[in-house]
Amino acid sequence: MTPAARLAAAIDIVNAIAADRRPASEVLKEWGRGHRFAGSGDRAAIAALVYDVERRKASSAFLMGAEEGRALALGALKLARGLDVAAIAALCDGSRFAPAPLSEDERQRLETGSLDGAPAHVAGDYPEWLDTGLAAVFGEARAAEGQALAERAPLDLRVNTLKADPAKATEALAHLNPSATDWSPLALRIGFEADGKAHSLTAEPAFIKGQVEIQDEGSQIAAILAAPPRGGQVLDLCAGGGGKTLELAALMDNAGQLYAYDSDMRRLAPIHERLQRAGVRNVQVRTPRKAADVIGDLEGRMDLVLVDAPCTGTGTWRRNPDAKWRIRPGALAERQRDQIEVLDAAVRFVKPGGRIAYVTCSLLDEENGGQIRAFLARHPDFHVVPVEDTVLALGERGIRLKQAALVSPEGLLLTPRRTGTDGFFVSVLARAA
Ligand SMILES: C[S@@+](CC[C@H](N)C(=O)[O-])C[C@H]1O[C@@H](n2cnc3c(N)ncnc32)[C@H](O)[C@@H]1O
Repeated sequence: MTPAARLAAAIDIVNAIAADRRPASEVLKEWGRGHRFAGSGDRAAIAALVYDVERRKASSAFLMGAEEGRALALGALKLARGLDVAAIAALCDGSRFAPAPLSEDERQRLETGSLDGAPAHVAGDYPEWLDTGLAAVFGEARAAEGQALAERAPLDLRVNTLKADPAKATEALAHLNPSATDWSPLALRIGFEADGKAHSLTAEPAFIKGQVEIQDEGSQIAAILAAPPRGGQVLDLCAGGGGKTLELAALMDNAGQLYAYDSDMRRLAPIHERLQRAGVRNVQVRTPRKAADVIGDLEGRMDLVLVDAPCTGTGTWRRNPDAKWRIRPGALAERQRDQIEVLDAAVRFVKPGGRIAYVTCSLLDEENGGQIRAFLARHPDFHVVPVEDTVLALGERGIRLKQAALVSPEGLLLTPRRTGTDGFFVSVLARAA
């Protein structure tokens, strides 16, 4: 397919995403099934374009004065890809399979239009109803935070110290130019390709051998700050597919006992294969069984319970740019109820003097500091471990991290703008001894 035909396809797909309110990944898959002539290179380029359009929907609509797919795609070519009007016009030459030529109005907007005077939710490309919530956390910086969340995310890897060290993993992946990052000593970062296409890391021998895992640096930091004690008893209460379980096991050096539970057995399923690949030996997976209390025996015994809570995922918009336009107030209320339930459930497992590490990938106070304040009111035998103590798990880097992150009395918030990571909130709560 020509670049122009790919653009025309992306415009159709963006229109379909908006019409059906369905995830971009589903619509892209369906499009691929219906257009067998498109090769894998075409599909990857179209997907990258669609995601770039989704990143900048609000600002593109403002720039172009219209909301349909064509306007959004033209706006994104300028705002997300930095193309000038001549380059955009060359893609819209009206030939067979290409989008129609630019109108005079489109040409002018692309040439001289700007985001001057745009409200914060437009300049920051997030849904208007979240403006109050983001203003409460970031104040005047909310548009800039939104812009950073609208950028593409690099591919972050975590070196699995049970099988490799950063030098060995760097050597194995040298052809991808991995670089070290600012905070996590376990992280290797791989920049994106110029056209936004993803690397197929899962085909790399270093991945297949379990030397590296795909994990955003923010997520890596969250597990490090949870500080699982070597030789201790740890429960990962919302283990899901095991991203943080694997890291906790490595941080514990395969010693002590780590229990992995999730109320949804389908989410937990991939963990078995991942644990094997990573060479983890100190994890017991506890799969839920209808009414049976499969973790009842852990009551009052844990040094640490990690609550990697279900949340709106507002901190991960770089990786799921279409998700930000689908999120609804009802979903936020539902996640808040889940968070209360899982935080309260965690309490019974914590031994006196033990800790809960509460983590979300949300930026909203309702899911972060607000949940912690309400928790402390319900459970006065807990207190927040001060952030200056929590960051010591990262040594010298932790002191710098505290300066870069947004620190509140309840915990620490990482954001793409502040720390170059996905958005993550971490709060450590200690139980009276
Ligand atoms: C953010 S995800 C976990 C991601 C995972 N820890 C990782 O690092 O890959 C949140 C998980 O919480 C689980 N969950 C929701 N409510 C729960 C509950 N009451 N008890 C245990 N798990 C719960 C969900 O099924 C979901 O898998």
